[in-house]
Amino acid sequence: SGNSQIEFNPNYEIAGSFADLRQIPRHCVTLIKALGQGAFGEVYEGHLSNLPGEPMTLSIAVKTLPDIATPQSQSDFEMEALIMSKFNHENIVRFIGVCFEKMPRLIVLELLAGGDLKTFLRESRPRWLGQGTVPPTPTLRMIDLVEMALDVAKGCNYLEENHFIHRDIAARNCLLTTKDSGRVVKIADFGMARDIYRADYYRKGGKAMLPVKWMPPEAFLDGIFTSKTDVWSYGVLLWEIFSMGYMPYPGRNNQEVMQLVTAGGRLEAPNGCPLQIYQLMTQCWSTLADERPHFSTIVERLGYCIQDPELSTAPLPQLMHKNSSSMEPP
Ligand SMILES: C[C@@H](Oc1cc(-c2cccc(S(C)(=O)=O)c2)cnc1N)c1cc(F)ccc1N1NC=CN1
Repeated sequence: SGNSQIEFNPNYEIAGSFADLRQIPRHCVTLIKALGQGAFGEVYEGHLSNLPGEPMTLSIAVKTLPDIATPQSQSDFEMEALIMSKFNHENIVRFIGVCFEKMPRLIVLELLAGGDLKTFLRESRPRWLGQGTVPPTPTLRMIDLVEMALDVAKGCNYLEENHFIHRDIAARNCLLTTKDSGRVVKIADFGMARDIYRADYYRKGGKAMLPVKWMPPEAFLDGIFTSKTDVWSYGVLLWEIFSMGYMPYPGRNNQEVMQLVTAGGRLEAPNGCPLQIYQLMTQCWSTLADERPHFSTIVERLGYCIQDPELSTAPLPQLMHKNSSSMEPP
């Protein structure tokens, strides 16, 4: 992973860099099916072919900007492409290029065919099948959860090394290369960082839009964001992984969570969560930002967990609910 220092200094004019973005000829892009709504417009699965010098056809994800987009949205879109184009790490989604030659404008990314991490966790919960819980598909083991957590931590460590604050680390913003074993998890959405960079998320609906359940007190109280903000969010993502995709602080709204957290309250250990993992989470949630670990430490600690035979061979805790669609516990 390139260790080139990326300077994301909001005051540093990077308009000139837009020309550096790799332009992809529109005829090389084929859209196959809609994947869902992004912040701007539809996101599609597609194919990239006949690129000069690249005989292969590549599976891609394509973010589109509707023709009717405002000039603001257009520059937001360009900024997001510029941000992603700077990264070079195996745990961050690969930026391939843009099609800005005509509308709708496109951002072309590698396709991560396993979909998002939160959905995957919820789908992977051991099922209660009456008398015996015989899983139809090979269920995950504890080591799978630790490996996914480690992938995200490596991506976050790269961002921290490059002085880039993500501001929205959460399972919904991470994608898998595949649902099968050998999966790799990547950070794949930079929309929040882009909004702040363009210093206009207040325009984007301000407080109501903030991922409060993933934010530390100094962020939602005073708007202070550092890499230690991302460490707190990562702790909540760890809780998401080891709870198999539950919504944090079940049954509480943002206001109640802010009161709970400022009063020192924290998420409880998910059912069956290994002690050393929960200890890591609680360190990420230190009230004092400086007491939260660096991502390099988190990477190291998770590396030890994978080596721990006791932990890594443990089966997943049986989350006792009759089926995956049941309401989450109160
Ligand atoms: C922009 C979009 O990027 C992607 C989505 C999927 C992807 C998303 C969902 C399902 C599938 S799949 C399993 O059908 O291949 C692939 C695969 N690769 C991508 N590069 C994305 C990035 C994220 F970090 C989170 C959610 C999404 N979106 N946007 C619209 C839907 N998801």
